[in-house]
Amino acid sequence: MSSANQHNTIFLTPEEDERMRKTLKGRLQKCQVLAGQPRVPGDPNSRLNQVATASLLSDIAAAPDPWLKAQNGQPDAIVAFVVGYPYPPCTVLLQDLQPMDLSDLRMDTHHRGRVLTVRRVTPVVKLVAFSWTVVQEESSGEMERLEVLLHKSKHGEDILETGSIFVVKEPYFTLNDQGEPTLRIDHPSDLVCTDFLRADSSDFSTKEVGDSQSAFSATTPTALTAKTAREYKEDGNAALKQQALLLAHANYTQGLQLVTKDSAVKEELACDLFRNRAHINLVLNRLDEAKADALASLTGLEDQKHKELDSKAYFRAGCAAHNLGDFQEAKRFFEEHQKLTPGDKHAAALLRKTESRLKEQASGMYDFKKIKVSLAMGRPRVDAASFTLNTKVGESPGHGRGLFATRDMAFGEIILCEKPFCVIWGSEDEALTAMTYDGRDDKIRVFPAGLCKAVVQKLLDNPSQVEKVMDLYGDYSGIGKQIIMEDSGPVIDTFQVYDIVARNAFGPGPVYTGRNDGGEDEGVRKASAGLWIIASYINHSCIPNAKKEYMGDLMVLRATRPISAGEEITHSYDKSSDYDARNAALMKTWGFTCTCALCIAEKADGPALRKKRYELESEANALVERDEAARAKRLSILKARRLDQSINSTYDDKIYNGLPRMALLKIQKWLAEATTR
Ligand SMILES: C[S@@+](CC[C@H](N)C(=O)[O-])C[C@H]1O[C@@H](n2cnc3c(N)ncnc32)[C@H](O)[C@@H]1O
Repeated sequence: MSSANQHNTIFLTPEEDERMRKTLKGRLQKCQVLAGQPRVPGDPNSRLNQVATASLLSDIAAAPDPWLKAQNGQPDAIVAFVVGYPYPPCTVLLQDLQPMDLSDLRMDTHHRGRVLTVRRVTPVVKLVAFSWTVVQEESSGEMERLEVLLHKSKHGEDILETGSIFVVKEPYFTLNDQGEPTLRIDHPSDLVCTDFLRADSSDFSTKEVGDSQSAFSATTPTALTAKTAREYKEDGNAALKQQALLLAHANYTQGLQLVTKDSAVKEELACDLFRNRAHINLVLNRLDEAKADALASLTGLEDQKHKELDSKAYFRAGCAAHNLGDFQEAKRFFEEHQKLTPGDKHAAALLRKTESRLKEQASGMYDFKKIKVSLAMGRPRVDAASFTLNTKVGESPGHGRGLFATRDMAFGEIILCEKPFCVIWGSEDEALTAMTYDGRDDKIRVFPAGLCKAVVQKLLDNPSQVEKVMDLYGDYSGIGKQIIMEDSGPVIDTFQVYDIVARNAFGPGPVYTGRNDGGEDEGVRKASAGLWIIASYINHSCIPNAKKEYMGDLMVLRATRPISAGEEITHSYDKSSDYDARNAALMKTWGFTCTCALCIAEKADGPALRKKRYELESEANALVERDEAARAKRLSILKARRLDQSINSTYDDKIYNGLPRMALLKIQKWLAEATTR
């Protein structure tokens, strides 16, 4: 993520970093020692009691963490978790997996090719970074702990709470961060709930935890009475009225399975179910299915009633296409919508909006005033299209892929305007900044965990988007970018998303109603972060030719000097003027050492000269901070001039010919202001 959010808001002293690393690393080391050893069954009652007392235990995520301090010196709560060693999700179909028992489990082992069926027997303990519960195997009555990491909820509902009978694909049995043995779910597709419509999970809240029998009976699913497709539709409508969106979706889906099996009743009822599910899907942002459902619901009948229903379907398909950024298709659907209900003013307005997006996409001309008005009205996600025609992705020798100019561009010209694939603002409930310990390089990082969760959710809901996101750069390539579909949706490798977010996310800064260059967020736990796909291909240079700013969630990239067609576009991932700090940050966050002309020159200066320059620059910066340029006294100006000269003398004119002298930037700006007033 951009330096503004990665390094400036949280400070760890070397001792704090070491202590945290030791604790988090401890689990990975214990796991290595225990790997392959048979599981030792725990005492069932103590497991159940653990749940009851869980709320009393200190959740590392819930309590103010003495390890970390916010910038203002106040302790702030922050989540810390171990990323561990990446492993791929199960890609084998359920029917091809061999059943196993809890007694077959081995410590710190991925049980490839196997599947475990368990029943949840306690309420779910919901913490910030994970949820856990106790599950029981029916045949033996044995119990075990089951934990879902980070991606623990679906549209706001905790996955473990959506049912009681779970199938764990290729179970991973390991130790959790507190050293307890647990079944651990990292990839949402590795956990399948088989009784979503049957289990009434609210039962748990009324039962005493601690008595295994009562807890067990609480989960017994009520016998499934055979419902008709029409009844599923009615139940779906009732669930929708109560805003139980996932339940409504499940009911319509069940209904559709019945009608598609029984073609005699298909027509009218199937169309209703598809149309209703399209609405739910739109609300849930499941845009691929919303569009497909809306189109499947079309009757094509000519009477007024059916024309209105089909118009509604086209409206839903148009909204889905618009929100997916497919404006050409959205235009087509809104035109059909308008044809069927010509007097509908709403339809005409939607069509005009889509036409504006198509113009932006083709020309890069935006009505920035209008965008500012919409921001002022509190809408941080602006309705705008991406403009990418000035750029193309290509190979950048030594830097992987990069973004290149397709035509000459003048200073200040817009190179790229891009809407994000996903952005989470610091002010939103989903925002979550975490400290992660990565076993692969033994480093602690500040990580936009809320963004990572949102990206995974969006991909699970919209398979059409998987390839372009999974093609982004990350050290761990996981299952690759080709989509693997299962009955319940695409398989998403969460470790792959973690790496992609870590290496490609930017911090757009707090939302405000004008140009924003990605400045500081307030607070530690909730920094804004987003993923812009095309901008993710832009490599770093300390002497860049482009600068990004944000209008809400629209990234606007402008040329900071003339750019020729074919030239690589670069921006600065870290603007620190201190060579050592800049390269340490580039290595920690982005995994590379910069070899641009400026870095080569500064490196060649050697540590002693860099130290001297840094000390002079710090003195100059202190003066800039202390004395306002507009009111500067003669003495300050004299001192500033002396510092300017001293810093300048640390640069060799021949070596730095044509290169920026970074340590001079602030003091020279101050001097220019102080002497021209
Ligand atoms: C946001 S991605 C940029 C696109 C990436 N090069 C690709 O192939 O998709 C960031 C990653 O690109 C590479 N990178 C960017 N700028 C670089 C530079 N100046 N030198 C070397 N590697 C660079 C690093 O691996 C970094 O983690």
